[in-house]
Amino acid sequence: MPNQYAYLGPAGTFTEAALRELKPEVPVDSTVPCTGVDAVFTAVREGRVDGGVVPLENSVEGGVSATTAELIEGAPVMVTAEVAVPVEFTLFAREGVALADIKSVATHPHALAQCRGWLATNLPDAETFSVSSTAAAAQAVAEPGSPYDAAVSARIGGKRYGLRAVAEGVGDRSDAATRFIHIARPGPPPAPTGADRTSVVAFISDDHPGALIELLNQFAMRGVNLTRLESRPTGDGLGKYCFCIDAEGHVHEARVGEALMGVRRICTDVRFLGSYPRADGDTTLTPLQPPRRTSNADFHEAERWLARVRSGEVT
Ligand SMILES: O=C(O)C(=O)C[C@]1(C(=O)O)C=C[C@@H](O)C=C1
Repeated sequence: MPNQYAYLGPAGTFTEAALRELKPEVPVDSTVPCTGVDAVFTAVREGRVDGGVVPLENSVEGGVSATTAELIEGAPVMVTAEVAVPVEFTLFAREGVALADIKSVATHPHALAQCRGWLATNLPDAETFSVSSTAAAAQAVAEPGSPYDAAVSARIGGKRYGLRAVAEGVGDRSDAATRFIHIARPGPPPAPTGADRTSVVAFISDDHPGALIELLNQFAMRGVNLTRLESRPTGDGLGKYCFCIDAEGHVHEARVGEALMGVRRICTDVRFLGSYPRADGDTTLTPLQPPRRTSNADFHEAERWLARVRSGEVT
């Protein structure tokens, strides 16, 4: 199915806004709203779409566990792009409903977590309900006989379903942002840009003192900066964790490739999730000059030296 892209729907979610930023050339009728992050992954895995966009982490509430779980388990998919979207929340209700009338509020759990303070102060007696997305909440509120009086959603979400804004800026942090990723079926990663990120999931082989330090050292000793480390249960029993790691750089860079080989050597399993351009595109974070003695040239010179030593050419 060519040129179809799935996203966490319905229309009007922050994820749809992220898809627009990542794929501005894709017409609306080539986008496929899905009810849930798992449905986006399924559409990608089954080849019904070319790619999909899902939320990965929020600057206030942290990781989106449905996305992390899908990245770790099931048929592999690859991250090929990312975007960070500022998230501003609005409280929407049907025409004629005032703040004082609101007794129930629906929204996505991540949105709820980001508006908890505002809701506690301004609607202390309102009951809150979690639904599959902020736009799904707005859609539900707009339905006749809706069980909810109000929805917390993106401005475009509430407007799309004909609701009226009762209060703007109801998030507890005005600078909140969510990082979204574009996923596709496995293939060669996009070419390095000089400001890239590499994501992997590492499964440590045996629990022993310093196991995590050994893992992190693979990156540190090769001058690779980590931007995210999240532990997640493997499901195989209490205390069994794997580690989701985001690192600066691209698998085609020698220092990143060598770090990943080191990780592979000390882990039972490593799932490579992709190397892709960083949303900030800030080449000062991955200096075009990597840290001292970790440039491609440094690694290649060391490889050539080892080859000479092995061939008996002692230098
Ligand atoms: O419900 C939406 O609008 C979404 O796109 C999902 C989501 C999330 O999963 O975190 C995205 C951004 C906001 O942080 C709140 C909800």
